[in-house]
Amino acid sequence: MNALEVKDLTKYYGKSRGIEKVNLRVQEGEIFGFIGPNGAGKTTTIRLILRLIFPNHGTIKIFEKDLREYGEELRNEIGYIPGEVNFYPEVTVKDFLEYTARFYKTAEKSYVEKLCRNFSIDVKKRFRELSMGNKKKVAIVQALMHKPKLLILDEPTNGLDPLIQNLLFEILKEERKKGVTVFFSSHILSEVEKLCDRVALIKDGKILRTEKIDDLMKQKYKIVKLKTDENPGTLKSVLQIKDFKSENGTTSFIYYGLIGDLIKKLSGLKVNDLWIEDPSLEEIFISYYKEESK
Ligand SMILES: Nc1ncnc2c1ncn2[C@@H]1O[C@H](COP(=O)(O)OP(=O)(O)OP(=O)(O)O)[C@@H](O)[C@H]1O
Repeated sequence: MNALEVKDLTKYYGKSRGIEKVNLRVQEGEIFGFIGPNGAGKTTTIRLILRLIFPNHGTIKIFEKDLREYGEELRNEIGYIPGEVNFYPEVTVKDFLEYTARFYKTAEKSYVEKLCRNFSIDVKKRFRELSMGNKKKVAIVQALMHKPKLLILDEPTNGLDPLIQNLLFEILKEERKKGVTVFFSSHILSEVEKLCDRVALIKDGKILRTEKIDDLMKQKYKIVKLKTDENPGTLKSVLQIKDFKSENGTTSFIYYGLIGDLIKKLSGLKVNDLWIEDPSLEEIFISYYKEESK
């Protein structure tokens, strides 16, 4: 079943573009990354899914139900962790969580208490007394308290120290084991790489592509570095190569093609040392963005 299906979703803020014809399909139980640079349209898409703003065009279905028609019912199925957390400074965590729990049929007091214990949250504190990371932890409890089936996170690791980040990732993995679907926006590629099954790349309000992380990482190209006393320039004419650099006996380039062909060609040279690496997810993205803006 699709946990989330977005079709031709378009949002303009007056004349300025938010997103255009965004299409997404997230399967139940997936951790799905939504990746893009600043201003790409991630938050706009998330706000539309949360019904905080409304589209000019297009549809959103959650668990196969149209959000326009079943918005109220679907609210209970969704948990949301915002990028920036702002609470009333004078309110205590306890009062806040009790208040929020009233909006959900499935938020049980004992579960909220358990979550607070897991996160070592001091519920007696007022928000003005909490650090950014601790506020974020409260936001995570708020998002999980009603045991939602779809978790939506907008740049969730903003302002979190590595310990709390890890805790959040562990929680997301636990939630996934329970069958929860996670939709997760980010521009930090390493965290997406660690966690997500698939990713969609968004830029200038449009989806560039949607890929499995494994497929992205299996991209055809390799980063090659070698040391040779001979002239490596001949490689340029026989191999599909980009960014060729050769200095002081060290040569590096990006190679597109079959690895067997590369090895055959290299065997014609007296190679003293050799490194062949997969590109990082970051390098893959940069090359996609470059390709698309040609
Ligand atoms: N309230 C608004 N009024 C006018 N334009 C807006 C508004 N909110 C967003 N935009 C515009 O919509 C586009 C998409 O912005 P959005 O915040 O969705 O991007 P984002 O991918 O979440 O970026 P970031 O990573 O910087 O948060 C941008 O061009 C932005 O300037």
